[in-house]
Amino acid sequence: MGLLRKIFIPFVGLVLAFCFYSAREDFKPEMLKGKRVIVTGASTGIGEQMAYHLARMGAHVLITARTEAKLQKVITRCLELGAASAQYVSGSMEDEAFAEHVVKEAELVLGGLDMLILNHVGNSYFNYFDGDVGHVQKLLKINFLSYVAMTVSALPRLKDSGGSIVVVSSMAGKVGFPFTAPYSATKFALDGFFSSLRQELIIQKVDVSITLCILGFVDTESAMKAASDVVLMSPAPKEECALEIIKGGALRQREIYYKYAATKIPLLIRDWAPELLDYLIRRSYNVENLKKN
Ligand SMILES: NC(=O)C1=CN([C@@H]2O[C@H](COP(=O)(O)OP(=O)(O)OC[C@H]3O[C@@H](n4cnc5c(N)ncnc54)[C@H](OP(=O)(O)O)[C@@H]3O)[C@@H](O)[C@H]2O)C=CC1
Ligand SMILES: CC(C)CCC[C@@H](C)[C@H]1CC[C@H]2[C@@H]3C(=O)C=C4C[C@@H](O)CC[C@]4(C)[C@H]3CC[C@]12C
Repeated sequence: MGLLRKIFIPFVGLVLAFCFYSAREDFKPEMLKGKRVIVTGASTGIGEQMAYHLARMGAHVLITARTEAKLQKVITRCLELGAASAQYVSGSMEDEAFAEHVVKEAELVLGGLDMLILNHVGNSYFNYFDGDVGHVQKLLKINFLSYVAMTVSALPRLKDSGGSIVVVSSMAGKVGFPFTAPYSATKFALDGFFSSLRQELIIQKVDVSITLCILGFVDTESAMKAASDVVLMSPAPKEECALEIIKGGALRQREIYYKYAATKIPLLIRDWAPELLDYLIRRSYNVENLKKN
């Protein structure tokens, strides 16, 4: 019995783990060749980098954000990098009708849809919650409800193609970080909605995957400006982050963690020692440097 417990059971565990992981398909850039992809929030940051990766892989990209001039520049670069086609639609995701309009445009100009990458976020503050309920409501519209509206509009086309939905979230959508209360609420909402929807699609045997992306601190201009003085952790590169998101979507993974160890390990602590994790997070902040306004 002792031998069984000490050797046999761990051995079977190792064999099973090996089979499980080695059965996973490898990512190849060709997977995206000719695919029709929408990327939201692609005028800057991680979204912009995803558009460039997709262009290099030969995808048809349709990007969106509010600032037309920036979108035009991203489109020009995408065409230089080898996109099968590159187009944009500009407008605000605060407006539900706009979210639906983007999907209709994709149907019109691309003739269908293979991947919907939901990435945009509205501007927020990185500071103590100021009690502004209106701001929470506005952010929920932009960061959460528009994701739901786009998904509802896109599902019929994604069912046709056996496509994928990629939802860009954050560690702040799994754990409570200080100074991100309104933002964090919108990211937790995404986990609830899309994890539930994923279960329903599986029960109904609908071949549309949902990938939730749990990101740590990434070196985009907006994140650096807001948090680099306060957060004592070094940020990860946006180019690599963008590629990992696309890989996760193409491989139809349930969730991706970027960077892996820096996000996975705190989440392992979360369920067993939540107070310890809360403490470690507070320790990794330099509150003195918080903007006084
Ligand atoms: N950077 C980080 O440290 C982390 C980022 N993430 C997540 O990664 C994703 C990308 O973040 P990041 O690249 O840093 O963000 P950026 O601030 O660089 O980009 C945000 C994008 O959203 C667009 N946007 C803003 N407001 C609206 C609006 N009202 N309607 C439509 N589009 C809008 C912006 O363009 P425009 O202003 O022209 O509309 C821009 O294209 C987000 O989902 C974020 O939550 C998660 C964890 C950490
Ligand atoms: C537990 C630790 C090992 C991991 C720590 C990661 C921390 C530092 C990471 C995880 C999520 C990150 C925030 C985020 O998701 C998005 C934004 C929006 C941007 O406009 C301003 C910066 C902000 C608030 C990031 C700040 C840094 C956060 C809290």
